[in-house]
Amino acid sequence: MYVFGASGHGKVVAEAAETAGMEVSGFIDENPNLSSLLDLPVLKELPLGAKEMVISVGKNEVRKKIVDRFPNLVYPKIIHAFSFVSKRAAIGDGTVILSGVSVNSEAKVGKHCILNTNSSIDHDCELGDFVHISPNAALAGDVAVGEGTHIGIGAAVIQGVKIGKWAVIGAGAVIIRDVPDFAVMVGNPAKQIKTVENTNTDR
Ligand SMILES: CC(=O)SCCNC(=O)CCNC(=O)[C@H](O)C(C)(C)COP(=O)(O)OP(=O)(O)OC[C@H]1O[C@@H](n2cnc3c(N)ncnc32)[C@H](O)[C@@H]1OP(=O)(O)O
Repeated sequence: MYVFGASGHGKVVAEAAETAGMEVSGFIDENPNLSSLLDLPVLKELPLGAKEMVISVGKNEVRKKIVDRFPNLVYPKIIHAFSFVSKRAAIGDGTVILSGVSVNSEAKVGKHCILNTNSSIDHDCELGDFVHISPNAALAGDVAVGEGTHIGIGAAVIQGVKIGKWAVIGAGAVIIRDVPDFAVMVGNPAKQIKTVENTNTDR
């Protein structure tokens, strides 16, 4: 399997895959100054015949574009050996679950999401595709998060809240009410400060 994106996040993803017993052949990255990362090669292009890839790019809209560029690859899910995923949770292809994460009973996580270090997704939550839950963010039970939304580091979301698509929840925000699509929210209790600039649904 190849890891697309030779970045800091790429290193964490590759090591998570290793804990799960997966073989990482190398990274794919167009950066001309990189030829290796960790002890693995960095290639400019996916080798002919390569079939499996995971995308290690933090920006949600960029992961979506990469999937559109390589629609026929197999995207395995990566689940760190030191995370807990309920056997009654559903996890989409290409999603990366890092160390210390909990995904509780009957939660549903879409495709190509990032559940970053020590984040917590409680029972019955539903996350769309391309969502990123940052380190130490916590979603209480029954929370819905729309496609492409980024929940910032250490944010907290109370039970039953619905967060729209392609929204951004700031670091440490406390979300106690529903959040519209494309909103940028900060503070405790969180307030909308602006809208994500590019509201093109292709992003
Ligand atoms: C392993 C990893 O590294 S995973 C990566 C994790 N990263 C994150 O979680 C990043 C989350 N990002 C943030 O919190 C950002 O500050 C954002 C997205 C909310 C806002 O970023 P920007 O759009 O660049 O806004 P900007 O920095 O101009 O701030 C706008 C205003 O909001 C305030 N603000 C920004 N972020 C926050 C926050 N998290 N909490 C409270 N206030 C905030 C700023 O102080 C500023 O206020 P002012 O106008 O009174 O000066």
